[in-house]
Amino acid sequence: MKSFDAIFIGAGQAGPFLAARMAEAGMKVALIERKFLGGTCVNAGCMPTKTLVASARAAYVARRGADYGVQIPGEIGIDMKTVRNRAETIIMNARNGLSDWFGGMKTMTVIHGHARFTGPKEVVVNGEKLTAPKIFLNVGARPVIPDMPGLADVDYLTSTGIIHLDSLPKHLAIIGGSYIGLEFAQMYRRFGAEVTVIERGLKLASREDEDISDAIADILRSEGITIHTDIKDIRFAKSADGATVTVDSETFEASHVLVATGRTPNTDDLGLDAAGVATDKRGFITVDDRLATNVEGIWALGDCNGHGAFTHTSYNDFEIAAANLLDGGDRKVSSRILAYALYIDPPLGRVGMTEKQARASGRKIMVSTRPMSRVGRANERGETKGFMKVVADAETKEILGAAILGIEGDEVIHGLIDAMNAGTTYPVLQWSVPIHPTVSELIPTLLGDLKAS
Ligand SMILES: Cc1cc2nc3c(=O)[nH]c(=O)nc-3n(C[C@H](O)[C@H](O)[C@H](O)COP(=O)(O)OP(=O)(O)OC[C@H]3O[C@@H](n4cnc5c(N)ncnc54)[C@H](O)[C@@H]3O)c2cc1C
Ligand SMILES: NC(=O)c1ccc[n+]([C@@H]2O[C@H](COP(=O)([O-])OP(=O)(O)OC[C@H]3O[C@@H](n4cnc5c(N)ncnc54)[C@H](O)[C@@H]3O)[C@@H](O)[C@H]2O)c1
Repeated sequence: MKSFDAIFIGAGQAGPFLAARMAEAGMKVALIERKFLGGTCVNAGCMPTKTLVASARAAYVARRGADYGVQIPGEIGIDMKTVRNRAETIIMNARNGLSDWFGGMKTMTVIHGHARFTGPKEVVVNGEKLTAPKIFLNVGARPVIPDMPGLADVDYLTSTGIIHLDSLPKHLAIIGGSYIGLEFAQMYRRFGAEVTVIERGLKLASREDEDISDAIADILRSEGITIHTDIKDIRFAKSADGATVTVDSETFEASHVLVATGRTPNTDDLGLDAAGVATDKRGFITVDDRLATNVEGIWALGDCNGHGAFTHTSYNDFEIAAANLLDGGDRKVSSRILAYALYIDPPLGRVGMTEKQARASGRKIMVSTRPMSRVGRANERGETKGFMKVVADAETKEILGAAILGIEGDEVIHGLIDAMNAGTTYPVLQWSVPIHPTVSELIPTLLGDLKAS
């Protein structure tokens, strides 16, 4: 049996950074990864998809060139091989960068293989037993494949496979209308495919307020994407060119089907029973506010603990664990103010509560909205879709949450993220002097328009 100071299972967006901190401090650590260093974000998530979104935006801007007085003769063509190669280059650069970094650490052993517990402090990988007083689980999640009539007979894609497509689908049917479904829907529409999104919920991006969901649907429909919501019955049958898809009473032919119906944690084949580590009924590892599991000496970080489903929440789990275990800190998951973005174009930047959540919390709230058509910078750029919204507590003047659906919304939201993390009340922010002409310059105006609601 090989002994280490710490074992890390899964090399996603949390464990490797903690492993590196420990190795730099001279501790002997094992980092076990069954697939690729960097996990989902690097190899099948954020990095390749945002690279593809950038290609899709280039196509969109090129097609709109004439609106800006830029003449591009002929039809705008898409070379899907180059599109795919850009994404794969980004993946390989990041993956190799991590490999070089870890390779240079004397006390870190990187092991490629699937790890399973055989006891509370004992792990088996590639037939070899390892032990350590501290074990960190950073095993992430994978796409859920729902049990839908005929789906198993069809060559469907998930977010992992579609990244490597090097030809254009004639008609892409997307099951699920949330982050993954919507980002790929707009991207493939811009590449030139016909796209249909099928969502069983009442609205797209159903975690958002209804006005945001409706505006997202308007943006996507304006580009020619077909959207079906509130769908009760989805069926598939294999056809000569792909699949015949039946959506309630309507039928259409899809050359490709993308399943984007959520992700499930990689905890079913980890031997958690042998270690006695508890999970909830969906398989997420149960952790306390400092990310410790019910078994002493075992922590769970990232998507597998169900407290976040983003790269920055996984990385924040690393920061929490590092602060508490290495730096004498006392940081908690419950102090985190959730923020995220949906990378359609224009993007949605979000922080804190939705209006719906703020209302449900029983507070007296104030709300302010402003269409992007009343933002000078958006008009100058010729991109006025979307709107911004902020929600505040009428009594404490705290900013409770915000949504910026509009150009640079993923960046503009950071002014509000920073203010909320600093505990700044909205009247203070109203006195900031922003730069003209930006989208952010309208934030003080937006706050000045807050009204009891
Ligand atoms: C298409 C897509 C786009 C996304 N876009 C964004 C975005 O724009 N912004 C954002 O913030 N988030 C985005 N996400 C989410 C983000 O990728 C994840 O939240 C993040 O990668 C989670 O990191 P993690 O550290 O929890 O786990 P992961 O990155 O999933 O890493 C877990 C690792 O553990 C390994 N593993 C699992 N089980 C074992 C085992 N038993 N033994 C050894 N190794 C094991 C896996 O192979 C994997 O490498 C996206 C996700 C997808 C799918
Ligand atoms: N921009 C980002 O940060 C980003 C981008 C992509 C993915 N992600 C992460 O990846 C995770 C997975 O994303 P996702 O979009 O697959 O999952 P999700 O859980 O956000 O959404 C799944 C959607 O599919 C719908 N759905 C579920 N079963 C269905 C069925 N049988 N038929 C029709 N619709 C069905 C749900 O109602 C929901 O709208 C997210 O949790 C997210 O955090 C983040």
